[in-house]
Amino acid sequence: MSSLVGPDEDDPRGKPPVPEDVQEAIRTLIRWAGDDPLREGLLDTPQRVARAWKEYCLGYGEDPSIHLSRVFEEVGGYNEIVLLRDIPFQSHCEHHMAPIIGKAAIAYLPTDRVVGISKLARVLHGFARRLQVQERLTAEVADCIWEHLQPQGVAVVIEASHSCMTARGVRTPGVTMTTSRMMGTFLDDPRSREEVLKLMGY
Ligand SMILES: Nc1nc2c(ncn2[C@@H]2O[C@H](COP(=O)(O)OP(=O)(O)OP(=O)(O)O)[C@@H](O)[C@H]2O)c(=O)[nH]1
Ligand SMILES: [Zn+2]
Repeated sequence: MSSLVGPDEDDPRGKPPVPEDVQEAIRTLIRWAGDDPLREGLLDTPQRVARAWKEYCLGYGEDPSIHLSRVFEEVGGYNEIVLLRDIPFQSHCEHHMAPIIGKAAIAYLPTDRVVGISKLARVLHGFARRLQVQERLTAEVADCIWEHLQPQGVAVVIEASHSCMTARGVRTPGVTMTTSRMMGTFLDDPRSREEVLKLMGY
């Protein structure tokens, strides 16, 4: 994807310019959809759409594991599950570039270190702000925590609605997809798995 660079001299708000080839691609899409990209209401749309897509895809510009680099080791001997649930997120499916809207539950069983709890949501957003399939998003979040925190267990459950199923194609509103990835003790020990799923509300 082309990048947005430098201040835009034509834009009084100083937003970075959108390369002409990116704008032209969006004009082509508007024409193909059946409208006239040169009518007044659509004149600025290519720039807006391009900037919106840069924002939806901010995750390409970051390594989500960076959020797990600051850890705390003084936790008073706490060695039970740490869980963040009902984390809302947005992503886009790589097949149709249509919105995926959902919530995630992320848990881990620490060994000797914990992270600031907001960091789990930051890792999720870092991977979600890309073109995704839900299975890969789930795996990437779990693998990242597993690798960088080296906990005893990781559990990630994601529930999401795919606009490519609700707004087009099979047009089935209200349907959600659930994916999960269990690692370490949550994979090996049925009681730990049961406990974490119960804490998550399943
Ligand atoms: N497994 C999985 N499938 C997804 C995800 N997001 C979208 N899809 C599916 O990707 C599939 C792409 O199928 P294709 O037959 O290539 O595309 P299509 O003709 O647009 O399919 P329809 O959506 O059925 O109209 C569809 O079944 C989508 O529902 C995802 O995150 N995971
Ligand atoms: Zn899709």
